[in-house]
Amino acid sequence: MRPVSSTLRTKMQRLGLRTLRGEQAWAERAADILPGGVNSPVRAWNGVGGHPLPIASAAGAVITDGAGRDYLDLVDSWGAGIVGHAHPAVVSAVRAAASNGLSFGATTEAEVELAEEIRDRYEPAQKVRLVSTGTEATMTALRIARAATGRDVIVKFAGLYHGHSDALLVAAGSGLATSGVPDSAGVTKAVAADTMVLPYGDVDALTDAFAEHGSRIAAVITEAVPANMGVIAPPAGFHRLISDLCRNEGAVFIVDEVLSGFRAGPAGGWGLERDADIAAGREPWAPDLVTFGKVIGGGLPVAAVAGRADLMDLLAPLGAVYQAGTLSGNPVAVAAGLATMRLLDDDAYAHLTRVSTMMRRGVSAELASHGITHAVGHAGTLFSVFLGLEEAPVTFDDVSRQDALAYSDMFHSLRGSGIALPPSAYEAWFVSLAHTDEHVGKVVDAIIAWGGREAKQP
Ligand SMILES: Cc1ncc(COP(=O)(O)O)c(C=O)c1O
Ligand SMILES: N[C@H](C=O)CCC(=O)O
Repeated sequence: MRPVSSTLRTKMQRLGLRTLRGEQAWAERAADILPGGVNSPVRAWNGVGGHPLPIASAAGAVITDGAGRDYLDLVDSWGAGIVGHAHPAVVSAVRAAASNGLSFGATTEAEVELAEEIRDRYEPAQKVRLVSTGTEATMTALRIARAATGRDVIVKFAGLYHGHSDALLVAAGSGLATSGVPDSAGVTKAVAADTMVLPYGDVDALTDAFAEHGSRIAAVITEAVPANMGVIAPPAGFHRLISDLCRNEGAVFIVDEVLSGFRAGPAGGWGLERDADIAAGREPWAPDLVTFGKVIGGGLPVAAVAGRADLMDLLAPLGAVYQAGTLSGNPVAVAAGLATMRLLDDDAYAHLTRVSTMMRRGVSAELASHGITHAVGHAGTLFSVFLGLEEAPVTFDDVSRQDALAYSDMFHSLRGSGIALPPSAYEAWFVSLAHTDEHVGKVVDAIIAWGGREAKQP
């Protein structure tokens, strides 16, 4: 297959600079008050060029910008919008909860119900602490692991993202990978020194790290399905190896399911492997601690750290690990999460599986028919497209060889066709219960339009 042409690159650079007047005016107003014009970096479109208009509303699979233009949404609030935007059952649950009071700073029955719902679907979540963001969840998981082991070192994998706490902003994915600056400024050398970074999927590097430093390692943290450098299928046996090494050396295995939890499949990325293990007659491995976010809040700020009861009981007020939050378990947010989870039955996962499979296969077939070199990374219902790669990547170095400029061109072309792709080649594409076969057809047609146009270039 041919790589994307240099003519296309030039065209892309032009496109990156091209901004409509209304968009420019909006970008200037926003940037005057919000750093970079945004409240989270990937929203700034630095990975694809140009400036987005603010979003005015969203319903089902469609998101509408301030100029009234509709886009088929493949971002879905970065995975949180799994049932589709403004689902009537979720909106009505939120209305009902809000009319009973917005926040009490005290425990509610719904918080307990949401925690039970999580445990019922994900057995290793024996106990659950609700927080407001994935960042808090992973940060708390590290604190529990360090308290439990009396050790300092955390192992993470290059290109994986676990939120923006200091210890985890080292060799990170998502917006940091997009910007090409994977280590954040402002993290002290001392904190960074306690984070050991290894290449994802590298069995030798992991085994050597434990052989050399095992007695200093408090925890290994990984995404159940890496999805913040594009979607990476975990290599067979890699998680079991981490689990075995952690158990043998007395370290804690933290599985981050903030993005993949109840999204990659009914029991997240872990559930996919559990099912495969059971089918193969193997005893499934289990995380010691697990973090959730996104789906469990249904679009409002709810996240969780969960796991083995003995570890979770180290949290205050039972134990000496302090963690707290004024708005933790907020009743309105919890209502959105509960209503969302209750929509996620077997039929829902069958739908998500069918639509996501049709979409990744349809897009790949069209790219192939235009002779465009690409690979598709996927695990369960999660997927993303890597342009310029011959095979699905595993490490951050593999991913870095993708053609991000070609992605930008595809992004803008599809935008012109009324489709909102993630504004970075390093993010997953998300579908929801509101996405239909017709929507898949629309995306495939848009790829045809883009690939066709590109193919006509000299
Ligand atoms: C795997 C993973 N962990 C943690 C986070 C952090 O979550 P939040 O943005 O809610 O802080 C994210 C996404 O942002 C994520 O994808
Ligand atoms: N990749 C991130 C989360 O999964 C994107 C969300 C954000 O950082 O704004």
